[in-house]
Amino acid sequence: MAAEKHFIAVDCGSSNGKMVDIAYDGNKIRIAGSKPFFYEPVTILGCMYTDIMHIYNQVMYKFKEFVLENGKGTIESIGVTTWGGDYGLFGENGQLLSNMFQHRDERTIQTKKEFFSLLSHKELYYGTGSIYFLGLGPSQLLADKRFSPVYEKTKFLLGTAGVLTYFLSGCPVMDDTMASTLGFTNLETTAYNRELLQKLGLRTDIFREFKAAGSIIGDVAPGVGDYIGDRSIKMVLDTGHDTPAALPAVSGLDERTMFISMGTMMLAGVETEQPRVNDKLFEGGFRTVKCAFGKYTTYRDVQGFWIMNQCMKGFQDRGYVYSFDDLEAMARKLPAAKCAINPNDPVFYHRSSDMMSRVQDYCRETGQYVPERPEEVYRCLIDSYALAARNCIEEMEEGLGTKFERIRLFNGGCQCDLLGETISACSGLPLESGIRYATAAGNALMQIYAAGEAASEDEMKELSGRSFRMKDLTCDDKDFWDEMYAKYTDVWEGH
Ligand SMILES: C[C@H](O)[C@H](O)[C@@H](O)C(=O)CO
Repeated sequence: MAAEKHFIAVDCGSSNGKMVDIAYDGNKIRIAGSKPFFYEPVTILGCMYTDIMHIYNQVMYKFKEFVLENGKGTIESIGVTTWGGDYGLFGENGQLLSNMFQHRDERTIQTKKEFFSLLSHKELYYGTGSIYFLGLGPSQLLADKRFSPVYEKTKFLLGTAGVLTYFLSGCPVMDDTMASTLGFTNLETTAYNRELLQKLGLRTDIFREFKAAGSIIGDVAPGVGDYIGDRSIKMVLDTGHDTPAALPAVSGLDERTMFISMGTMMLAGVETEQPRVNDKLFEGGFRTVKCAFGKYTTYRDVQGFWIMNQCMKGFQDRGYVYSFDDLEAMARKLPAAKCAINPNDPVFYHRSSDMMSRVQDYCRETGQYVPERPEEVYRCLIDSYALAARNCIEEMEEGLGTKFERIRLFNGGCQCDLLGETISACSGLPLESGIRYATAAGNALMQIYAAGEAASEDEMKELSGRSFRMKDLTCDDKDFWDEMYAKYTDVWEGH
């Protein structure tokens, strides 16, 4: 057997992250190690920030541990993938000028009206593929123009993955998937949409050209190399945005297969060869962003484990000490669909000191059974995610003019079979679950591609297909869920 090569994937979601060591033996890849780390947005005097310094430190600690464990000279390269929002503003000397705002920060509420007085929602959509939300790049930049003392001093802007890539390599570069998910680029020409940014009165001189992912940009910065104990590790410009990053690890995707990437956010969508934008998809709130290798994905952002993770804190505050596995086991014994929230109701977007109460309030206000115990809240959320997934399927089918035949569930949601089973039962579609670390695997596959060891995305998908096993979680309870879907979509509409 050929000696294994190691590739380190930095995979940061918006509320927790991990460094994953992926070993490649020339035929298959395997997860050789995973080091999770925790962080959360920091709220100070009403402003919400991304704690990028803490994230960077965690990356450095874990990176060093991997070098120590594997030995100097065994790690080929490192690449960074993050959630697809937020950016850092940098000054003349290349330093970060201020704390990075988090997309859930509320300052953009104040500039929303101004935003839409300058640009219509449809212009934004057809110009960038983006659906407006308070944390979208142009929306945040407009708020920065109004309120931030560093806006005028900014020399360049990097999306979150670009910020970490820069810190690790000294190279200020952003990949095209990151620029696209931030809502700054034109889908057709894949350049910054300067005309649209100018309409919003925004600066366009702070945008450096972005590059396609999949190339080596040099070695890690000397200071990084000295700290981790290996200066020879290469830095790859990886797929910055986490959802597109995962797709080269997922085989069998086509326009009849809906993918569901479940993490902090639940993203339900399709991978396509051409950008798919039309009025129906716009009305359904489906955005289209660039993926690697000239592909696209159209999907809806649904608040996913964000709500669950916030509720977990509520359980602890109330003195319950349960793991996710405990909750899943207890929730299985409960009747399905006793109550359900709409995960994308605006009340769940912003952080709450007590998300569990927010879920209960929503149920109370909509005349539903109010979940009291943690496992009841857990069950309510799993059922809610499944109903939201079905809603995506139905509305996306209309927008794309296609019928879905199967679902592929990947990332963190694979750890919860109840979730996959409920989505399948609720949608009436077969569901395969697998690749818990799909984003990290896709990130490492891009590094393998950059190293010249995979020649195309097809080869990357084949390699991943040989390496990971899928689980069939297909469940059939269509009549019951048809009734529940009709009931809850009505309840949600009325809220
Ligand atoms: C800002 C959101 O997290 C972004 O829209 C979403 O698409 C994402 O990147 C999820 O990881």
